[in-house]
Amino acid sequence: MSRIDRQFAAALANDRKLLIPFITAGDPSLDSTVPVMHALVRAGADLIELGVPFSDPMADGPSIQHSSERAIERGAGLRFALECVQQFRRQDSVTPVVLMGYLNPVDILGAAEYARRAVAAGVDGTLLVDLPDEEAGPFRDAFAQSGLEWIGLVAPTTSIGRLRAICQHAEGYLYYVSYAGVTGTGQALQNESNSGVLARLQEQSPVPVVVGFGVRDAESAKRVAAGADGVVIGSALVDTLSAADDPVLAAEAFLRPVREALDGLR
Ligand SMILES: O=P(O)(O)OC[C@@H](O)[C@@H](O)c1c[nH]c2ccccc12
Repeated sequence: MSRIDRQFAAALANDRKLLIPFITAGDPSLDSTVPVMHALVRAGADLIELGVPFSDPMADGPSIQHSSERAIERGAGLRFALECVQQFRRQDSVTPVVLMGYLNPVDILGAAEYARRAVAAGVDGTLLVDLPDEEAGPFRDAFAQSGLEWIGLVAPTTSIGRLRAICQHAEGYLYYVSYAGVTGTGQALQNESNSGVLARLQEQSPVPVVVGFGVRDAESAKRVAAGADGVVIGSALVDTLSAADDPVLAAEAFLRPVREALDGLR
């Protein structure tokens, strides 16, 4: 059983909704990333999505775009993200970490070499935002060779045929994007038609289904998690950290009430 499967099975067996914070590696500072990851775990994160800073993050709204730009200015990229995970693993061998990013940096290294390095650093899975399922075969195979999990992404516009294909390959968890658009700009699951898609996904998916895009706080997390296995929170956390004097304290203070709200659903 993989680290993600183990962690999620234990949570869901306890009726615990999955809480997945996203942060950009290297923002708000290079030094804060690993301490913030530990702080998020203390506040109740079940998995951490670590964003690999990328110069052209086309699925991201202003918050994460700017966060990515700031991190790149500090010199952060794929190499730095891997170093963070390696350092995180010295103190935490339980909490899964997924690298979230775009194809280009992985492609430059080569999928097999990337997967080897990622697993050696202690990364559990990877989500490549701009790699369509139809073209992902060789990447999935290379990842599988190293034991790096393939995290699939489904949007409201995904056809039922593609949804089935994505579900076939899904490992770890399936990420449902709550609206068509970019991160941090909309409101999650306001639209009724979404709940139908989510129910269908739950039926098809061999792994837990989590919802991201537009979850900002305890209230929205609770609403969204009611119909899913868990939630992802990115932009609101990234903004909070970048405005904070002490990002470690701010990370904990941000996530704790969200954890409590989700636990209140039990
Ligand atoms: O920022 P939001 O609206 O809270 O959504 C989560 C999201 O940030 C995170 O999972 C993510 C960051 N970059 C992405 C690119 C595509 C899909 C998802 C992501």
